[in-house]
Amino acid sequence: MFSVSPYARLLQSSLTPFLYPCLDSASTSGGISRHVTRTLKPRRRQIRQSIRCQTTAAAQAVSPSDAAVDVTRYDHLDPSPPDYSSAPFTDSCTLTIAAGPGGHGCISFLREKYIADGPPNGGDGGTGGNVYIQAVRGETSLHKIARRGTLRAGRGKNGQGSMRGGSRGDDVLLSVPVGTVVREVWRQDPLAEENAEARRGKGFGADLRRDDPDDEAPDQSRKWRRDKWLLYPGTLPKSFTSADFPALPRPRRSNLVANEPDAPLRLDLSKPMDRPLLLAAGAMGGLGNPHFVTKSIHKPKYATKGEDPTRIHLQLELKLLADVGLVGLPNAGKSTLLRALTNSRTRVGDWAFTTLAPNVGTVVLDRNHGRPVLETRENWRSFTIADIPGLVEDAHLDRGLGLGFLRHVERAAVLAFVVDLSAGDAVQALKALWKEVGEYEKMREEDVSVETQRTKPDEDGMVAYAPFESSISPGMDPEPDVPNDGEGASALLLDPPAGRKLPALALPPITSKPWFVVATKADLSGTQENFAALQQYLQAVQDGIQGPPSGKPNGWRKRLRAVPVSAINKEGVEGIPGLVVGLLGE
Ligand SMILES: Nc1nc2c(ncn2[C@@H]2O[C@H](COP(=O)(O)OP(=O)(O)OP(=O)(O)O)[C@@H](O)[C@H]2O)c(=O)[nH]1
Ligand SMILES: [Mg+2]
Repeated sequence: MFSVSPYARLLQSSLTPFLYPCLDSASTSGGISRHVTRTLKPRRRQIRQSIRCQTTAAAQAVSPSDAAVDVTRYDHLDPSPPDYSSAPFTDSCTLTIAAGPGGHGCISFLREKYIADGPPNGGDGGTGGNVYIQAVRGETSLHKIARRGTLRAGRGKNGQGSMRGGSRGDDVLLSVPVGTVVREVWRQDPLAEENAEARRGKGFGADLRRDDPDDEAPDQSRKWRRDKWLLYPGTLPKSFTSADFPALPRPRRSNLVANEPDAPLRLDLSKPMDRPLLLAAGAMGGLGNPHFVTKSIHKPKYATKGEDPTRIHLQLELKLLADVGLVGLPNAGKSTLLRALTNSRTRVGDWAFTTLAPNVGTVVLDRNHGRPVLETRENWRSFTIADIPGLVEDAHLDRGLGLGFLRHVERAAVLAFVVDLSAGDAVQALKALWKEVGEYEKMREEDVSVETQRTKPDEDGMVAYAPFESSISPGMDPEPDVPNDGEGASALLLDPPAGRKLPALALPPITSKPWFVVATKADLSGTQENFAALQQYLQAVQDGIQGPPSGKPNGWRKRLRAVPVSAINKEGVEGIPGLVVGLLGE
């Protein structure tokens, strides 16, 4: 009779079996209580061994279902689990960027042989580093950025004696994958805040007004402010009377601010950028003490501190850019199809939601497993296919993995609906998929209108911060960092303000995109009738006898095709590249 040990009871009543399944399995085999007092080192070995055992067990558990498939024959399609790529993937994240603060000005006096008490010669502080963004090829995920939290540019160095200015802070570059949409959540701009305060009659504006000789009001604000002024070592603020302390100089902004896109930032980086785009210019450095020499004060013992930098909290969202998007129910065979068409090592499994993150594969047209070279009108050498997690019915009500992944195919030029011929009525499956796509489109439209409302300037006009907007004459492109290649720039402003020549973002409605159906698992018996019904339905839609499955009257219905394939045998897939290239040229 197996008696439950106290340790096994502890395991059952705690989270331990969940955290350390190996201990749990060991406890069921008995005798674990003897090892409770073991040191951690042997325990680690035990965990490792147990994980190895579980992996083998999992592999064995899977093998009966694989038995139907000759693994050696389909080794490209069904590699052993260690072959599966497990690249981390994140498609949306938030990040705070902070430009570099300015270096402080220097308080220094010339000291040379025979010049014991020379004039002031403190250098100015260096400007802080800038934050740039660049969409680059090769990156496919935002996971590295998601870990960053805050991305800070370097601080400008302090000024030094002998009029040596501080060196600039280091710039930082935020490399994002092509297809990233950047939106500003909030912005902290100390200078804009100070300007706003000045407009309300406080801060430096008050100082300037009181500089007016006609103004008889006592100059209360000619005071030492800890956040603004640096004093000569050993000097106490109280040793300065208001008479010999200057007015606070007007805050300065780097000229580079003119190159920043307007706030709030809304960038759609849909093409690789050959030059980085400035997001936040570094803050200006403080002024050295020579700036404060006046007729009455020859040796000022103060300098200003560097300005505080702008901080912007951004939301980044990645929309993968593929030419073809695969849309299908879970387990329909999308990943298998991607593997049959491309060299992708996407995971395939006989259960729903095998794919949890989008995968992109490239179909090379002229050297793809002996397929004939295709005569393409626009000289395409290759196109890309995106495989996303399966959609379930009512995904828009957050069932399954939801509709979020559709964002990765919303920009695809062609949609391929993958339906499983062996899993019930293919026409119903197609209609269900289109319903979810329609719901996604509705959500997208709502999102855009909410965005537009949000970016409207506030009623009182206090929020809008426009760096030197008025100084740019209409027609001049104020953003030399945005290469404009005629058809569309690499970086597009979603909501370009009036006077800026930026191309509008082209996001056609999903329902008007060319689409076709890939009917998979055609190798299984009893699927012919299902396919015939599907073809009949598509013909009826094409002829206008039936409405498009999207339910939208302007839905695309020119050349509706259903391609029967057995992706697992790589049969029937040869026709797909040609079909896609034809549709891409639409
Ligand atoms: N007989 C047959 N089986 C197939 C075919 N295509 C895929 N399968 C099998 O169907 C199962 C599901 O395939 P997946 O490619 O993982 O399906 P998926 O649509 O990517 O599934 P999710 O990622 O979960 O949405 C696997 O067991 C495949 O081996 C086919 O053409 N014929
Ligand atoms: Mg899959």
